Amino acid sequence: MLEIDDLALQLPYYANWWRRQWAEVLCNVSLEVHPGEVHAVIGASGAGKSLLAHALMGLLPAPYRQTGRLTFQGQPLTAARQRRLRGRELALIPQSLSALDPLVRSQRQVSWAAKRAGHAAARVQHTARQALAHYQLDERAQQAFPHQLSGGMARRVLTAMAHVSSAQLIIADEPSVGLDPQQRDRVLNALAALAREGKAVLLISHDLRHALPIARRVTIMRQGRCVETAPAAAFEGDGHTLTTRYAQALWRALPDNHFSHPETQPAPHVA
Ligand SMILES: Nc1ncnc2c1ncn2[C@@H]1O[C@H](COP(=O)(O)OP(=O)(O)OP(=O)(O)O)[C@@H](O)[C@H]1O
Ligand code: NI
Repeated sequence: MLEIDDLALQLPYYANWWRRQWAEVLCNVSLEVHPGEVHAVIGASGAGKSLLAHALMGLLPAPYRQTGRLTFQGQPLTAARQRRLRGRELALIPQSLSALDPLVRSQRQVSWAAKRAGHAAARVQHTARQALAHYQLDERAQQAFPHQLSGGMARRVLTAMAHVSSAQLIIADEPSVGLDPQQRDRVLNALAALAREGKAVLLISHDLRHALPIARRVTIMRQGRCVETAPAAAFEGDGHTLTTRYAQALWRALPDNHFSHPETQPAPHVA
């Protein structure tokens, strides 16, 4: 459904006020997301995950330099096509809560999303209410403005907006940050359900542990590059089938994995 082939991205910075230079923020990024799967992109803060999401949606602020090929449903994903498909075939659950319009109540924001996705005008409000209720946002939250919502509630409004779109590809940028475990599971399960319906889900997260239960494949990013793409099943045991030390280290560092690191091992107890 989505193929990213050797994507590179440069953004400007000013070494001096008069001289613009370009910093390479993504390089050599290649991965594929297939229908029916959740593909996780995992990386530390600053790895370039959100930039990748914005490049895929065509939401990068100009100026920028981009090379490589993006293909969606067998055709090149050009800027014009991104504009046309955004909010319809392509949906983003953005990391930043400021994506919500501060002057618009939750229910109306989701209604707009439903309208853009092509729902019949007479149905959009009903669709919005249902989607918000699905994410446990009650009538009061539905009538609230963004500043009256908690971070977790605002994130669920954004998720509901993606939910009502008829998108074939859903890019979820840290959709579960700031949610309590129950809400987090609900959002992750909703993404897994979308994949089961045959949609392609790109799940961006810094948390391998929470992505693994629903992901079929995992791409690890570091400093703007893809380090490794592996099946989720490779993250088991000591992770010996992972091909890079970085992916292994990331896996072994998870608190539940109880790997001892020689340098951090407690000194043997002397009786
Ligand atoms: N508009 C911009 N101009 C210049 N550099 C940027 C811009 N946006 C991001 N960067 C840089 O690109 C790198 C990747 O940023 P990005 O937001 O994609 O990281 P991320 O992986 O999403 O991190 P996080 O987990 O914190 O959200 C960072 O080093 C950041 O400083
Ligand atoms: Ni990010």
